[in-house]
Amino acid sequence: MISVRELTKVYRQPARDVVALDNINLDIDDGEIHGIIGRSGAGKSTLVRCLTLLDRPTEGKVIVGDQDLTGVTDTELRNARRRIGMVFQHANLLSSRTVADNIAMPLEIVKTHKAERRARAKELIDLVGLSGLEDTYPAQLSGGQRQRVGIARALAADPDVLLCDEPTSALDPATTNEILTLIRSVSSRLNLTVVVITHEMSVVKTLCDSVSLLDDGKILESGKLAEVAGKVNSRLSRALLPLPTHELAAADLVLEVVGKQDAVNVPIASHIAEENPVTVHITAANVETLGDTRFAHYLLAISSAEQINITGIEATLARHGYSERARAKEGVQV
Ligand SMILES: Nc1ncnc2c1ncn2[C@@H]1O[C@H](COP(=O)(O)OP(=O)(O)OP(=O)(O)O)[C@@H](O)[C@H]1O
Repeated sequence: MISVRELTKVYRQPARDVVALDNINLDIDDGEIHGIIGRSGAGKSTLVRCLTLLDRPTEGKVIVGDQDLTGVTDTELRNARRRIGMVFQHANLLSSRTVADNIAMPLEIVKTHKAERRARAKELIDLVGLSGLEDTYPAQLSGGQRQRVGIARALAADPDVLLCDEPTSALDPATTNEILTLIRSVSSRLNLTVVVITHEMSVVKTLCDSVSLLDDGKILESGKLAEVAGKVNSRLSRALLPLPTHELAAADLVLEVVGKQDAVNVPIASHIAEENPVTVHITAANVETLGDTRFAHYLLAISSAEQINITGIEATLARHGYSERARAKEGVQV
């Protein structure tokens, strides 16, 4: 549905050029929810602007459906943009208009008949869970309700793509979950392709099928959630499966290991101790499901009266479906 090819954006400054996006390649399938995560200054806002051609890329292509947005006329671009609904951090509603009129605004711009606008707004109000609030004004709504109106407005022109720029950054955790659940449900009901820009990994975990890590204008890692989480030593995997804060382990060897699916049910610490002359303590653990895949991430403190045979321990890990993520000596934080 969305293909980004060798997208580069350079801002020419008097003192120096700023390369905000550097050769970005991205493929997002129909109906997929893709998260783009990155810290401040990574290039997220620039990418949003370039995806909608609000900012012209310096180089590269943005293909939505079968249309290359970088190669169309202004009129074609205006039409193409209607197929992309936008949701922002703040819903930015017009305070003088009711919920129904805010939602219908994109239809007003394309001169849809009033009765049709009203009917479409009503349909969307029900879809986003605001039934009965059509004649309410934004000031009477909570932040979460306002964002629901923002989502309904983004859906008014029946887009194929929903582009969400930090959609929950201004909301509390409970409301965040409600809004993410809503985005997920409208995506599956309407077969919408969704791109979510965020700096919060919890948003990616709750909402996304796949994720890209944007850093310094480059996509460093990208893939389905379960795939990237399973890659040992990848930055996304570390962020997706974080260990809780832990004390430094007083041990001869500290191992960080990751297992998935059936391996999660394996008592790996016991197996290491049974199959090797060592004692094993689990110092920190995180077991969770990403996509449809269960993961176990453990920090193991291993001690022995003898010289530790790491090859033997690695063989035990491999036999039971675990990969070693990192190894540290006593007193080293991993
Ligand atoms: N109009 C502009 N002119 C010059 N430089 C810009 C412009 N817009 C963005 N930049 C630069 O491009 C880089 C990426 O900025 P961008 O705003 O896309 O990052 P971001 O990931 O969205 O950050 P944040 O999360 O803080 O909004 C930064 O170095 C920024 O200073």
